[in-house]
Amino acid sequence: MIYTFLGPEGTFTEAALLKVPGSRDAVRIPSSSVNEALDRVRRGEADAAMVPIENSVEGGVTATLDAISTGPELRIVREELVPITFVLVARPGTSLAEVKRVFTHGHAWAQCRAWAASNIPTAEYVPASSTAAGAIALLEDGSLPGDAAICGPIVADEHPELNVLAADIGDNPGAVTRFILVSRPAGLPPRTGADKTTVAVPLPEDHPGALMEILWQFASRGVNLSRIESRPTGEYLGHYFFSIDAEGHARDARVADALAGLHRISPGTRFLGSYSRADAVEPTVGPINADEAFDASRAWVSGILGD
Ligand SMILES: O=C(O)C(=O)C[C@]1(C(=O)O)C=C[C@@H](O)C=C1
Repeated sequence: MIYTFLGPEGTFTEAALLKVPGSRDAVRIPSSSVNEALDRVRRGEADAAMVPIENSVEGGVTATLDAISTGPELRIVREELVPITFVLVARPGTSLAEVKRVFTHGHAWAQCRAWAASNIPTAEYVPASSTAAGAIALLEDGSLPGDAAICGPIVADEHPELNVLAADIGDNPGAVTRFILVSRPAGLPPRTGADKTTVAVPLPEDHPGALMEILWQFASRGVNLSRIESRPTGEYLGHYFFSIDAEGHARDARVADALAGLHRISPGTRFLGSYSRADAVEPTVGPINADEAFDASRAWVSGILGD
């Protein structure tokens, strides 16, 4: 098995990948962006890619939401949750009071904004492709006195040549990021009873109630949603798709029925996978939305038709 992940070594994404059974003994190729990781899977250079999709503070990772919803089809086969804590690091010689620039990933900066405003108010944020890439930039030629980085504690542990200027600097102590493992389309992971299904649904022709029609496909079958976000398709101003996580597996009759309904109202709907939930929480399904109720209703209609 060949895995790729948003690298370099030391990112939270690598920590998520290392939670996958067998991944420690497998080949793990770092990618410098979410797009590169997913393209490696599309080209067959890797079997699966671990990428961030959602943070409890900052919300959806738009690079991932967009990249899995367009281009050659991919499937989410697994999710992992990683608690997020941040440290501020710098090369010896730079103290907290001397920090002028902070290199880090945009999501990390957003999660430390209040801490930065109180403790390093004049520091300039410099975007990096990941938290670990920001820290490693400090070790390269061209790094200046006053440069610092926000990264995970693991990066500081692995690079003793960097000093930790401040620890636990995240504004929300309970921050968690959700990561997805993405493969080329193949058979669905088995239904566990605590599953999630992800779809990308283009908003049907602009008319009143279009979003309600999408939501109704789930609501009328008792399918709870755990995430819904709108993203521009990029085609023209005002054209959006909805990225949706629903509770349940495509092999649950209520979910399959909802998917069929979505396809009727928005034929461009893209199925992005059914996979077990990292928190193993099972949904509450009322009797009218249980598989047996769907089986019985189909049998009843077949009887009417004399099939
Ligand atoms: O930069 C990293 O370490 C990542 O794994 C990316 C990422 C993200 O995209 O949200 C992951 C978790 C943190 O919330 C900050 C950055």
